[in-house]
Amino acid sequence: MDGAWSAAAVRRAESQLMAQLPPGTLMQRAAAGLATECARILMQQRRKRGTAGVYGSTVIVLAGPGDNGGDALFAAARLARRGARVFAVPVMGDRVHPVAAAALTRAGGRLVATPPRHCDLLLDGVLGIGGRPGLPGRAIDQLAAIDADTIVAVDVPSGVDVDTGAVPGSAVTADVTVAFGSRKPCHVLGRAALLVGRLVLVDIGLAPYLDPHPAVRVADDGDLAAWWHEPGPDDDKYTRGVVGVAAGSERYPGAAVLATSGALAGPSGYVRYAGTAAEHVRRRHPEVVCTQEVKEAGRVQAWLAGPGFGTDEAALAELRHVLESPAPVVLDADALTLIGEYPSVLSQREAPVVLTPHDREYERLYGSPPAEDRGAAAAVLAKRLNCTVLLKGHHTVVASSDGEVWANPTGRPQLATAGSGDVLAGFMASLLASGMGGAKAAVAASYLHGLAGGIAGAGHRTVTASDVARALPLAVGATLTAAETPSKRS
Ligand SMILES: NC(=O)C1=CN([C@@H]2O[C@H](COP(=O)(O)OP(=O)(O)OC[C@H]3O[C@@H](n4cnc5c(N)ncnc54)[C@H](OP(=O)(O)O)[C@@H]3O)[C@@H](O)[C@H]2O)[C@@H](O)CC1
Ligand SMILES: Nc1ncnc2c1ncn2[C@@H]1O[C@H](COP(=O)(O)OP(=O)(O)O)[C@@H](O)[C@H]1O
Ligand SMILES: [K+]
Repeated sequence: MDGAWSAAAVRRAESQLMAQLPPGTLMQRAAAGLATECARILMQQRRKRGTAGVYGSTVIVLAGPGDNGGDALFAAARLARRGARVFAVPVMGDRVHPVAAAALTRAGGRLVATPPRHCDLLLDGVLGIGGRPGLPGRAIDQLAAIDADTIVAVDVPSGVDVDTGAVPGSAVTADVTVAFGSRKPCHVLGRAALLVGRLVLVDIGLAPYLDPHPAVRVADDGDLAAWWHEPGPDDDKYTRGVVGVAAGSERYPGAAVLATSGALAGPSGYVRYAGTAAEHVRRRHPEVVCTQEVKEAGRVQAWLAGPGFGTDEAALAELRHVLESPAPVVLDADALTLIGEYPSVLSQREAPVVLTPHDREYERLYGSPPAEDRGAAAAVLAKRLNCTVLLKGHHTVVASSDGEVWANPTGRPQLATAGSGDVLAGFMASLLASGMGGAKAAVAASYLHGLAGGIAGAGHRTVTASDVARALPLAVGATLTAAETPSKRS
Protein backbone atom coordinates (compact mmCIF):
# COMPACT_ATOMS: atom_id res chain seq x y z
CA MET A 1 0.00 0.00 0.00
CA ASP A 2 1.17 3.44 -0.87
CA GLY A 3 -0.22 6.64 0.53
CA ALA A 4 -0.38 10.39 0.68
CA TRP A 5 0.60 12.33 3.79
CA SER A 6 -0.72 15.70 4.99
CA ALA A 7 1.53 18.76 5.12
CA ALA A 8 1.66 18.52 8.94
CA ALA A 9 2.66 14.83 8.80
CA VAL A 10 5.39 15.63 6.25
CA ARG A 11 6.70 18.43 8.46
CA ARG A 12 6.78 16.13 11.52
CA ALA A 13 8.76 13.52 9.58
CA GLU A 14 11.00 16.21 8.10
CA SER A 15 11.92 17.65 11.49
CA GLN A 16 12.94 14.21 12.80
CA LEU A 17 15.04 13.57 9.71
CA MET A 18 16.58 17.04 9.71
CA ALA A 19 17.73 16.58 13.30
CA GLN A 20 20.10 13.85 12.00
CA LEU A 21 21.51 15.82 9.08
CA PRO A 22 23.69 18.90 8.48
CA PRO A 23 21.56 22.03 7.80
CA GLY A 24 20.37 22.41 4.22
CA THR A 25 20.88 18.74 3.31
CA LEU A 26 17.21 18.01 2.65
CA MET A 27 16.76 21.00 0.42
CA GLN A 28 19.82 19.98 -1.58
CA ARG A 29 18.46 16.44 -1.95
CA ALA A 30 15.17 17.88 -3.18
CA ALA A 31 16.89 20.32 -5.56
CA ALA A 32 19.17 17.63 -6.95
CA GLY A 33 16.22 15.34 -7.72
CA LEU A 34 14.28 18.20 -9.24
CA ALA A 35 17.21 19.31 -11.42
CA THR A 36 17.74 15.73 -12.63
CA GLU A 37 14.11 15.44 -13.72
CA CYS A 38 14.19 18.89 -15.38
CA ALA A 39 17.36 17.98 -17.27
CA ARG A 40 15.74 14.74 -18.44
CA ILE A 41 12.70 16.63 -19.70
CA LEU A 42 14.82 19.25 -21.45
CA MET A 43 16.97 16.64 -23.15
CA GLN A 44 13.97 14.65 -24.38
CA GLN A 45 12.11 17.69 -25.57
CA ARG A 46 15.05 19.27 -27.33
CA ARG A 47 16.25 15.99 -28.86
CA LYS A 48 12.90 15.83 -30.67
CA ARG A 49 13.70 19.22 -32.19
CA GLY A 50 17.26 18.26 -33.06
CA THR A 51 18.83 20.84 -30.72
CA ALA A 52 21.33 20.27 -27.92
CA GLY A 53 20.34 19.20 -24.36
CA VAL A 54 20.26 21.41 -21.29
CA TYR A 55 22.90 23.74 -22.73
CA GLY A 56 21.26 26.76 -24.38
CA SER A 57 17.75 25.97 -23.16
CA THR A 58 15.61 28.68 -21.57
CA VAL A 59 14.28 28.06 -18.07
CA ILE A 60 12.01 30.42 -16.13
CA VAL A 61 11.44 30.07 -12.39
CA LEU A 62 8.41 31.55 -10.67
CA ALA A 63 9.84 31.91 -7.19
CA GLY A 64 7.67 32.29 -4.10
CA PRO A 65 8.86 33.48 -0.70
CA GLY A 66 9.42 30.14 1.04
CA ASP A 67 11.40 26.92 0.78
CA ASN A 68 9.40 25.84 -2.26
CA GLY A 69 10.91 28.79 -4.11
CA GLY A 70 14.24 27.79 -2.55
CA ASP A 71 14.03 24.30 -4.04
CA ALA A 72 13.22 25.75 -7.44
CA LEU A 73 16.08 28.27 -7.33
CA PHE A 74 18.67 25.72 -6.18
CA ALA A 75 17.55 23.33 -8.93
CA ALA A 76 17.68 26.14 -11.48
CA ALA A 77 21.23 26.95 -10.33
CA ARG A 78 22.21 23.38 -11.19
CA LEU A 79 20.64 23.79 -14.64
CA ALA A 80 22.40 27.14 -15.11
CA ARG A 81 25.72 25.43 -14.36
CA ARG A 82 24.92 23.04 -17.22
CA GLY A 83 24.44 25.97 -19.58
CA ALA A 84 20.72 26.76 -19.32
CA ARG A 85 19.69 30.40 -19.56
CA VAL A 86 17.76 30.87 -16.31
CA PHE A 87 15.44 33.75 -15.45
CA ALA A 88 13.89 33.80 -11.99
CA VAL A 89 10.87 36.00 -11.26
CA PRO A 90 10.07 36.75 -7.61
CA VAL A 91 6.27 36.68 -7.38
CA MET A 92 5.77 38.01 -3.83
CA GLY A 93 7.39 41.43 -3.87
CA ASP A 94 11.11 40.77 -3.61
CA ARG A 95 10.72 38.02 -1.00
CA VAL A 96 12.72 35.03 -2.18
CA HIS A 97 14.86 32.40 -0.45
CA PRO A 98 18.05 34.48 -0.08
CA VAL A 99 20.63 31.69 -0.07
CA ALA A 100 19.07 29.94 -3.07
CA ALA A 101 18.76 33.22 -4.98
CA ALA A 102 22.45 33.90 -4.35
CA ALA A 103 23.34 30.39 -5.55
CA LEU A 104 21.42 30.98 -8.76
CA THR A 105 23.13 34.31 -9.38
CA ARG A 106 26.55 32.75 -8.77
CA ALA A 107 25.71 30.04 -11.32
CA GLY A 108 24.91 32.69 -13.97
CA GLY A 109 21.11 32.85 -13.59
CA ARG A 110 19.31 36.17 -13.32
CA LEU A 111 16.57 37.55 -11.08
CA VAL A 112 14.28 39.59 -13.31
CA ALA A 113 10.90 41.30 -13.18
CA THR A 114 10.07 40.58 -16.82
CA PRO A 115 11.23 37.24 -18.22
CA PRO A 116 11.20 36.18 -21.90
CA ARG A 117 7.77 35.36 -23.36
CA HIS A 118 8.76 31.81 -24.26
CA CYS A 119 10.73 29.13 -22.43
CA ASP A 120 11.53 25.45 -22.77
CA LEU A 121 10.70 24.81 -19.14
CA LEU A 122 8.89 26.78 -16.45
CA LEU A 123 9.48 25.85 -12.83
CA ASP A 124 6.56 26.54 -10.52
CA GLY A 125 8.22 27.28 -7.19
CA VAL A 126 5.51 29.66 -6.02
CA LEU A 127 4.04 27.67 -3.13
CA GLY A 128 4.60 24.25 -1.62
CA ILE A 129 3.21 22.58 1.47
CA GLY A 130 3.22 25.93 3.28
CA GLY A 131 0.87 27.44 0.70
CA ARG A 132 -2.70 28.48 1.29
CA PRO A 133 -5.05 27.89 -1.67
CA GLY A 134 -4.91 30.50 -4.43
CA LEU A 135 -2.04 32.23 -6.23
CA PRO A 136 -0.50 35.67 -5.74
CA GLY A 137 -1.57 38.06 -8.55
CA ARG A 138 1.95 38.33 -9.93
CA ALA A 139 2.11 34.57 -10.45
CA ILE A 140 -1.24 34.59 -12.24
CA ASP A 141 -0.01 37.37 -14.58
CA GLN A 142 3.26 35.57 -15.34
CA LEU A 143 1.53 32.26 -16.04
CA ALA A 144 -0.75 34.01 -18.52
CA ALA A 145 2.13 35.85 -20.21
CA ILE A 146 4.68 33.02 -20.56
CA ASP A 147 4.43 30.35 -23.21
CA ALA A 148 6.22 27.33 -21.72
CA ASP A 149 6.79 24.04 -23.50
CA THR A 150 6.68 22.20 -20.19
CA ILE A 151 5.52 23.35 -16.76
CA VAL A 152 7.10 21.52 -13.84
CA ALA A 153 5.48 22.03 -10.43
CA VAL A 154 7.82 21.87 -7.47
CA ASP A 155 6.37 19.49 -4.86
CA VAL A 156 2.75 20.51 -5.57
CA PRO A 157 1.00 22.60 -8.22
CA SER A 158 0.89 26.00 -6.51
CA GLY A 159 -2.54 27.27 -5.52
CA VAL A 160 -4.15 23.93 -4.57
CA ASP A 161 -5.27 22.95 -1.10
CA VAL A 162 -2.46 20.51 -0.29
CA ASP A 163 -4.37 18.46 2.32
CA THR A 164 -7.71 18.08 0.56
CA GLY A 165 -7.16 18.36 -3.19
CA ALA A 166 -9.67 21.20 -3.39
CA VAL A 167 -8.94 24.04 -5.82
CA PRO A 168 -11.04 26.98 -4.65
CA GLY A 169 -9.06 29.66 -6.55
CA SER A 170 -6.44 29.91 -9.25
CA ALA A 171 -3.75 27.25 -9.42
CA VAL A 172 -0.98 26.04 -11.68
CA THR A 173 -1.73 23.31 -14.23
CA ALA A 174 1.46 21.27 -14.47
CA ASP A 175 2.72 18.81 -17.05
CA VAL A 176 4.94 17.19 -14.44
CA THR A 177 4.98 17.49 -10.65
CA VAL A 178 8.17 16.56 -8.82
CA ALA A 179 7.20 15.71 -5.24
CA PHE A 180 9.63 15.32 -2.36
CA GLY A 181 9.60 12.48 0.16
CA SER A 182 5.98 11.41 -0.26
CA ARG A 183 2.77 12.07 -2.11
CA LYS A 184 0.43 14.60 -0.54
CA PRO A 185 -3.38 14.33 -0.71
CA CYS A 186 -3.55 16.96 -3.50
CA HIS A 187 -1.64 14.54 -5.77
CA VAL A 188 -4.39 11.94 -5.59
CA LEU A 189 -7.65 13.69 -4.66
CA GLY A 190 -10.15 16.06 -6.18
CA ARG A 191 -9.60 18.71 -8.82
CA ALA A 192 -6.01 19.21 -7.68
CA ALA A 193 -5.10 15.72 -8.86
CA LEU A 194 -6.04 16.81 -12.39
CA LEU A 195 -3.46 19.61 -12.23
CA VAL A 196 -0.53 17.39 -11.25
CA GLY A 197 0.29 15.91 -14.68
CA ARG A 198 2.86 13.12 -14.45
CA LEU A 199 3.96 12.64 -10.84
CA VAL A 200 7.64 12.01 -10.10
CA LEU A 201 8.59 11.14 -6.52
CA VAL A 202 12.06 12.14 -5.33
CA ASP A 203 13.38 10.08 -2.43
CA ILE A 204 14.87 12.40 0.20
CA GLY A 205 15.07 9.76 2.94
CA LEU A 206 11.75 10.69 4.59
CA ALA A 207 10.00 7.30 4.37
CA PRO A 208 11.21 5.80 7.68
CA TYR A 209 9.94 8.85 9.57
CA LEU A 210 6.45 9.03 8.05
CA ASP A 211 3.47 8.02 10.18
CA PRO A 212 2.51 4.45 9.19
CA HIS A 213 -1.08 5.66 8.67
CA PRO A 214 -1.20 8.03 5.70
CA ALA A 215 -4.03 10.55 5.40
CA VAL A 216 -5.09 8.90 2.16
CA ARG A 217 -4.28 5.34 1.14
CA VAL A 218 -3.48 4.35 -2.43
CA ALA A 219 -3.67 0.69 -3.43
CA ASP A 220 -1.07 -0.98 -5.64
CA ASP A 221 -0.77 -4.27 -7.54
CA GLY A 222 0.67 -5.96 -4.44
CA ASP A 223 -2.42 -5.10 -2.38
CA LEU A 224 -4.70 -6.46 -5.05
CA ALA A 225 -2.74 -9.72 -5.24
CA ALA A 226 -2.78 -10.06 -1.45
CA TRP A 227 -6.55 -9.54 -1.27
CA TRP A 228 -7.47 -11.64 -4.30
CA HIS A 229 -8.97 -15.07 -3.67
CA GLU A 230 -7.34 -17.55 -6.07
CA PRO A 231 -9.30 -20.80 -6.16
CA GLY A 232 -7.51 -23.77 -4.58
CA PRO A 233 -7.81 -27.50 -5.27
CA ASP A 234 -10.50 -27.89 -2.61
CA ASP A 235 -12.67 -25.06 -3.91
CA ASP A 236 -15.95 -25.54 -5.72
CA LYS A 237 -18.31 -23.01 -7.25
CA TYR A 238 -20.01 -22.44 -3.88
CA THR A 239 -16.89 -22.01 -1.77
CA ARG A 240 -15.61 -19.45 -4.28
CA GLY A 241 -18.72 -17.42 -3.38
CA VAL A 242 -22.15 -17.00 -4.90
CA VAL A 243 -23.06 -13.49 -5.98
CA GLY A 244 -26.65 -12.31 -6.35
CA VAL A 245 -27.59 -9.52 -8.73
CA ALA A 246 -30.90 -7.68 -8.25
CA ALA A 247 -30.80 -5.22 -11.12
CA GLY A 248 -32.53 -4.22 -14.32
CA SER A 249 -36.18 -4.30 -15.26
CA GLU A 250 -38.30 -4.73 -18.35
CA ARG A 251 -37.66 -1.06 -19.02
CA TYR A 252 -33.91 -1.22 -18.34
CA PRO A 253 -32.78 -4.76 -19.18
CA GLY A 254 -29.30 -3.49 -20.12
CA ALA A 255 -28.47 -2.73 -16.49
CA ALA A 256 -29.13 -6.37 -15.61
CA VAL A 257 -26.95 -7.62 -18.47
CA LEU A 258 -24.09 -5.24 -17.64
CA ALA A 259 -24.19 -5.84 -13.89
CA THR A 260 -24.09 -9.60 -14.45
CA SER A 261 -21.20 -9.11 -16.93
CA GLY A 262 -19.30 -7.35 -14.15
CA ALA A 263 -20.16 -10.11 -11.67
CA LEU A 264 -19.02 -12.83 -14.08
CA ALA A 265 -15.64 -11.11 -14.47
CA GLY A 266 -14.97 -11.38 -10.71
CA PRO A 267 -13.53 -14.17 -8.58
CA SER A 268 -16.78 -15.73 -7.31
CA GLY A 269 -17.83 -19.13 -8.67
CA TYR A 270 -21.53 -18.62 -9.31
CA VAL A 271 -23.75 -15.71 -10.36
CA ARG A 272 -27.49 -15.67 -9.63
CA TYR A 273 -29.77 -13.06 -11.13
CA ALA A 274 -33.13 -12.02 -9.61
CA GLY A 275 -35.40 -9.68 -11.52
CA THR A 276 -37.73 -9.00 -14.39
CA ALA A 277 -34.99 -8.82 -17.04
CA ALA A 278 -34.15 -12.52 -16.56
CA GLU A 279 -34.82 -13.42 -20.20
CA HIS A 280 -32.26 -10.87 -21.41
CA VAL A 281 -29.63 -12.03 -18.92
CA ARG A 282 -30.16 -15.70 -19.80
CA ARG A 283 -29.80 -14.99 -23.50
CA ARG A 284 -26.58 -13.04 -23.06
CA HIS A 285 -25.02 -15.05 -20.21
CA PRO A 286 -25.99 -18.72 -20.13
CA GLU A 287 -23.73 -19.11 -17.06
CA VAL A 288 -26.09 -17.06 -14.88
CA VAL A 289 -28.89 -18.78 -12.97
CA CYS A 290 -31.99 -16.57 -13.17
CA THR A 291 -35.12 -16.10 -11.08
CA GLN A 292 -37.79 -13.40 -11.16
CA GLU A 293 -37.56 -12.36 -7.49
CA VAL A 294 -34.96 -11.98 -4.78
CA LYS A 295 -36.69 -14.35 -2.37
CA GLU A 296 -36.58 -17.17 -4.96
CA ALA A 297 -32.87 -16.73 -5.58
CA GLY A 298 -31.50 -18.99 -2.83
CA ARG A 299 -28.45 -18.32 -0.72
CA VAL A 300 -25.76 -15.92 -1.83
CA GLN A 301 -22.57 -14.62 -0.20
CA ALA A 302 -23.08 -11.06 -1.49
CA TRP A 303 -25.77 -9.06 -3.23
CA LEU A 304 -25.75 -6.18 -5.65
CA ALA A 305 -29.02 -4.25 -5.72
CA GLY A 306 -30.10 -1.21 -7.65
CA PRO A 307 -28.89 -0.61 -11.23
CA GLY A 308 -31.94 -0.06 -13.44
CA PHE A 309 -34.41 -1.74 -11.11
CA GLY A 310 -36.61 1.29 -10.58
CA THR A 311 -37.77 3.22 -7.55
CA ASP A 312 -41.38 2.04 -7.27
CA GLU A 313 -43.06 -0.06 -4.55
CA ALA A 314 -41.94 -3.33 -6.12
CA ALA A 315 -38.32 -2.14 -6.25
CA LEU A 316 -38.49 -1.04 -2.60
CA ALA A 317 -39.84 -4.45 -1.62
CA GLU A 318 -37.00 -6.17 -3.50
CA LEU A 319 -34.48 -3.89 -1.81
CA ARG A 320 -35.91 -4.79 1.60
CA HIS A 321 -35.55 -8.51 0.77
CA VAL A 322 -31.92 -7.99 -0.21
CA LEU A 323 -31.21 -6.08 2.99
CA GLU A 324 -32.82 -8.83 5.10
CA SER A 325 -30.08 -11.18 3.91
CA PRO A 326 -27.11 -11.54 6.26
CA ALA A 327 -24.75 -11.22 3.26
CA PRO A 328 -22.73 -8.08 2.40
CA VAL A 329 -24.47 -5.82 -0.10
CA VAL A 330 -23.48 -3.30 -2.79
CA LEU A 331 -26.16 -0.64 -3.31
CA ASP A 332 -25.98 1.35 -6.54
CA ALA A 333 -28.11 3.66 -8.70
CA ASP A 334 -31.87 3.26 -7.97
CA ALA A 335 -31.13 1.59 -4.63
CA LEU A 336 -29.33 4.79 -3.59
CA THR A 337 -32.35 6.88 -4.55
CA LEU A 338 -34.54 4.59 -2.45
CA ILE A 339 -32.13 4.80 0.52
CA GLY A 340 -32.23 8.60 0.20
CA GLU A 341 -36.04 8.47 0.43
CA TYR A 342 -36.33 5.70 3.02
CA PRO A 343 -33.11 5.80 5.10
CA SER A 344 -34.76 3.58 7.75
CA VAL A 345 -34.39 0.52 5.49
CA LEU A 346 -30.69 0.53 6.39
CA SER A 347 -31.17 0.93 10.12
CA GLN A 348 -31.45 -2.76 11.07
CA ARG A 349 -28.57 -3.72 8.86
CA GLU A 350 -25.51 -5.33 10.45
CA ALA A 351 -23.68 -7.00 7.55
CA PRO A 352 -21.42 -4.76 5.44
CA VAL A 353 -22.95 -2.35 2.94
CA VAL A 354 -21.08 -0.54 0.16
CA LEU A 355 -22.76 2.51 -1.39
CA THR A 356 -21.50 3.69 -4.78
CA PRO A 357 -22.83 7.21 -5.39
CA HIS A 358 -21.85 9.65 -8.10
CA ASP A 359 -22.22 13.30 -7.10
CA ARG A 360 -25.99 13.57 -7.72
CA GLU A 361 -26.66 10.35 -5.85
CA TYR A 362 -24.46 11.59 -3.03
CA GLU A 363 -26.66 14.68 -2.78
CA ARG A 364 -29.77 12.49 -2.53
CA LEU A 365 -28.17 10.56 0.32
CA TYR A 366 -26.48 13.39 2.20
CA GLY A 367 -28.72 16.37 1.47
CA SER A 368 -26.04 18.49 -0.22
CA PRO A 369 -23.46 17.87 -2.96
CA PRO A 370 -20.06 16.47 -1.96
CA ALA A 371 -17.65 19.07 -0.57
CA GLU A 372 -14.57 19.89 -2.65
CA ASP A 373 -12.67 17.85 -0.05
CA ARG A 374 -13.89 14.59 -1.56
CA GLY A 375 -12.09 12.38 0.95
CA ALA A 376 -13.90 14.09 3.84
CA ALA A 377 -17.17 14.09 1.87
CA ALA A 378 -17.03 10.32 1.42
CA ALA A 379 -15.95 9.82 5.05
CA VAL A 380 -18.82 11.82 6.59
CA LEU A 381 -21.42 9.91 4.59
CA ALA A 382 -19.74 6.60 5.44
CA LYS A 383 -19.82 7.48 9.13
CA ARG A 384 -23.39 8.75 9.07
CA LEU A 385 -24.78 5.63 7.36
CA ASN A 386 -22.27 3.20 8.89
CA CYS A 387 -21.38 1.94 5.40
CA THR A 388 -18.43 1.94 3.03
CA VAL A 389 -18.85 4.74 0.49
CA LEU A 390 -17.32 4.70 -2.99
CA LEU A 391 -17.67 8.24 -4.32
CA LYS A 392 -17.31 8.08 -8.09
CA GLY A 393 -15.44 10.50 -10.28
CA HIS A 394 -12.14 10.93 -12.03
CA HIS A 395 -10.29 10.15 -8.84
CA THR A 396 -12.77 7.80 -7.18
CA VAL A 397 -12.57 7.88 -3.40
CA VAL A 398 -13.46 5.07 -1.00
CA ALA A 399 -14.15 5.75 2.68
CA SER A 400 -14.90 3.17 5.33
CA SER A 401 -17.20 3.92 8.26
CA ASP A 402 -14.19 4.07 10.60
CA GLY A 403 -12.62 6.94 8.66
CA GLU A 404 -10.10 5.19 6.39
CA VAL A 405 -9.88 7.01 3.04
CA TRP A 406 -8.51 5.56 -0.21
CA ALA A 407 -7.95 7.32 -3.53
CA ASN A 408 -8.05 5.29 -6.71
CA PRO A 409 -4.98 5.83 -8.93
CA THR A 410 -6.29 4.14 -12.09
CA GLY A 411 -9.37 6.14 -13.17
CA ARG A 412 -9.69 7.56 -16.67
CA PRO A 413 -12.36 9.64 -18.39
CA GLN A 414 -13.25 6.92 -20.95
CA LEU A 415 -15.03 5.20 -18.06
CA ALA A 416 -17.65 7.95 -18.11
CA THR A 417 -19.89 5.91 -20.40
CA ALA A 418 -23.43 4.73 -19.73
CA GLY A 419 -23.52 1.44 -17.86
CA SER A 420 -19.91 1.40 -16.74
CA GLY A 421 -21.08 1.92 -13.15
CA ASP A 422 -23.31 -1.18 -13.49
CA VAL A 423 -20.27 -3.23 -14.50
CA LEU A 424 -18.28 -1.82 -11.56
CA ALA A 425 -21.06 -2.64 -9.09
CA GLY A 426 -21.48 -6.23 -10.33
CA PHE A 427 -17.74 -6.81 -10.21
CA MET A 428 -17.55 -5.41 -6.69
CA ALA A 429 -20.34 -7.72 -5.50
CA SER A 430 -18.34 -10.65 -6.85
CA LEU A 431 -15.30 -9.53 -4.84
CA LEU A 432 -17.46 -9.32 -1.70
CA ALA A 433 -18.90 -12.78 -2.41
CA SER A 434 -15.36 -14.17 -2.64
CA GLY A 435 -14.77 -13.00 0.94
CA MET A 436 -13.10 -9.62 0.47
CA GLY A 437 -14.10 -7.00 3.09
CA GLY A 438 -16.29 -4.01 2.14
CA ALA A 439 -13.62 -1.31 1.81
CA LYS A 440 -11.13 -3.64 0.13
CA ALA A 441 -13.75 -4.79 -2.38
CA ALA A 442 -14.58 -1.17 -3.21
CA VAL A 443 -10.90 -0.22 -3.54
CA ALA A 444 -10.06 -3.31 -5.60
CA ALA A 445 -13.09 -2.94 -7.86
CA SER A 446 -12.36 0.71 -8.72
CA TYR A 447 -8.66 -0.10 -9.25
CA LEU A 448 -9.35 -2.95 -11.68
CA HIS A 449 -12.27 -1.15 -13.35
CA GLY A 450 -9.90 1.79 -14.06
CA LEU A 451 -7.28 -0.54 -15.53
CA ALA A 452 -9.94 -2.28 -17.60
CA GLY A 453 -10.98 1.11 -19.00
CA GLY A 454 -7.35 1.66 -20.02
CA ILE A 455 -7.07 -1.76 -21.66
CA ALA A 456 -10.38 -1.32 -23.50
CA GLY A 457 -9.48 2.22 -24.61
CA ALA A 458 -5.85 1.61 -25.62
CA GLY A 459 -4.90 3.39 -28.81
CA HIS A 460 -7.64 6.02 -28.37
CA ARG A 461 -10.38 3.47 -29.03
CA THR A 462 -13.83 4.48 -27.89
CA VAL A 463 -15.07 2.42 -24.99
CA THR A 464 -18.48 1.02 -24.07
CA ALA A 465 -19.49 -0.50 -20.76
CA SER A 466 -19.49 -3.95 -22.42
CA ASP A 467 -15.87 -3.35 -23.51
CA VAL A 468 -14.96 -2.54 -19.90
CA ALA A 469 -16.59 -5.77 -18.69
CA ARG A 470 -14.70 -7.78 -21.33
CA ALA A 471 -11.43 -6.12 -20.31
CA LEU A 472 -11.85 -6.79 -16.59
CA PRO A 473 -10.38 -10.33 -16.66
CA LEU A 474 -7.39 -8.93 -18.58
CA ALA A 475 -6.97 -6.23 -15.92
CA VAL A 476 -7.07 -8.89 -13.21
CA GLY A 477 -4.49 -11.01 -15.04
CA ALA A 478 -2.19 -8.06 -15.67
CA THR A 479 -2.39 -6.97 -12.02
CA LEU A 480 -1.73 -10.38 -10.50
CA THR A 481 1.13 -10.98 -12.95
CA ALA A 482 2.65 -7.56 -12.26
CA ALA A 483 2.48 -8.25 -8.51
CA GLU A 484 4.47 -11.46 -9.05
CA THR A 485 7.03 -9.65 -11.22
CA PRO A 486 6.86 -5.95 -10.24
CA SER A 487 9.27 -4.78 -12.95
CA LYS A 488 6.84 -5.97 -15.67
CA ARG A 489 4.46 -2.99 -15.21
CA SER A 490 5.83 0.25 -16.63
N1 LIG B 1 8.96 19.30 4.22
C1 LIG B 1 9.95 18.68 3.61
O1 LIG B 1 10.21 17.52 3.86
C2 LIG B 1 10.77 19.38 2.63
C3 LIG B 1 10.33 20.60 2.13
N2 LIG B 1 10.95 21.17 1.13
C4 LIG B 1 10.31 22.27 0.44
O2 LIG B 1 9.76 23.22 1.29
C5 LIG B 1 8.44 23.51 0.86
C6 LIG B 1 7.66 24.15 1.96
O3 LIG B 1 8.27 25.38 2.19
P1 LIG B 1 7.71 26.47 3.20
O4 LIG B 1 7.33 25.81 4.46
O5 LIG B 1 8.73 27.53 3.30
O6 LIG B 1 6.39 26.95 2.52
P2 LIG B 1 6.10 27.43 1.00
O7 LIG B 1 5.09 26.47 0.50
O8 LIG B 1 7.32 27.62 0.22
O9 LIG B 1 5.37 28.85 1.14
C7 LIG B 1 5.19 29.52 2.34
C8 LIG B 1 5.24 31.01 2.10
O10 LIG B 1 4.23 31.38 1.16
C9 LIG B 1 3.36 32.35 1.71
N3 LIG B 1 2.03 32.01 1.23
C10 LIG B 1 1.30 30.92 1.56
N4 LIG B 1 0.18 30.87 0.85
C11 LIG B 1 0.16 31.95 0.05
C12 LIG B 1 -0.75 32.43 -0.93
N5 LIG B 1 -1.88 31.77 -1.25
N6 LIG B 1 -0.44 33.56 -1.57
C13 LIG B 1 0.70 34.21 -1.28
N7 LIG B 1 1.61 33.79 -0.36
C14 LIG B 1 1.34 32.68 0.29
C15 LIG B 1 3.53 32.26 3.17
O11 LIG B 1 3.26 33.51 3.68
P3 LIG B 1 2.77 33.75 5.19
O12 LIG B 1 1.94 32.56 5.58
O13 LIG B 1 4.02 33.86 5.95
O14 LIG B 1 2.00 34.99 5.11
C16 LIG B 1 5.00 31.83 3.30
O15 LIG B 1 5.82 32.95 3.22
C17 LIG B 1 7.96 22.19 0.37
O16 LIG B 1 6.79 22.24 -0.42
C18 LIG B 1 9.16 21.73 -0.41
O17 LIG B 1 9.18 22.35 -1.68
C19 LIG B 1 12.21 20.63 0.59
O18 LIG B 1 13.10 21.67 0.40
C20 LIG B 1 12.91 19.68 1.49
C21 LIG B 1 12.02 18.74 2.16
N1 LIG C 1 -14.37 12.03 -15.75
C1 LIG C 1 -14.20 10.78 -15.33
N2 LIG C 1 -12.97 10.24 -15.28
C2 LIG C 1 -12.79 8.96 -14.88
N3 LIG C 1 -13.81 8.13 -14.52
C3 LIG C 1 -15.04 8.61 -14.54
C4 LIG C 1 -15.31 9.95 -14.93
N4 LIG C 1 -16.64 10.14 -14.85
C5 LIG C 1 -17.18 8.96 -14.43
N5 LIG C 1 -16.21 8.05 -14.25
C6 LIG C 1 -16.38 6.65 -13.81
O1 LIG C 1 -17.33 6.02 -14.67
C7 LIG C 1 -18.23 5.21 -13.92
C8 LIG C 1 -19.64 5.75 -14.18
O2 LIG C 1 -20.55 5.22 -13.29
P1 LIG C 1 -22.07 5.71 -13.24
O3 LIG C 1 -22.13 7.18 -13.15
O4 LIG C 1 -22.73 4.92 -12.16
O5 LIG C 1 -22.59 5.27 -14.66
P2 LIG C 1 -23.84 4.38 -15.07
O6 LIG C 1 -24.91 4.66 -14.08
O7 LIG C 1 -24.20 4.83 -16.46
O8 LIG C 1 -23.39 2.97 -15.05
C9 LIG C 1 -17.75 5.28 -12.49
O9 LIG C 1 -16.86 4.20 -12.25
C10 LIG C 1 -16.98 6.60 -12.42
O10 LIG C 1 -15.97 6.62 -11.43
K1 LIG D 1 4.91 24.62 -6.33
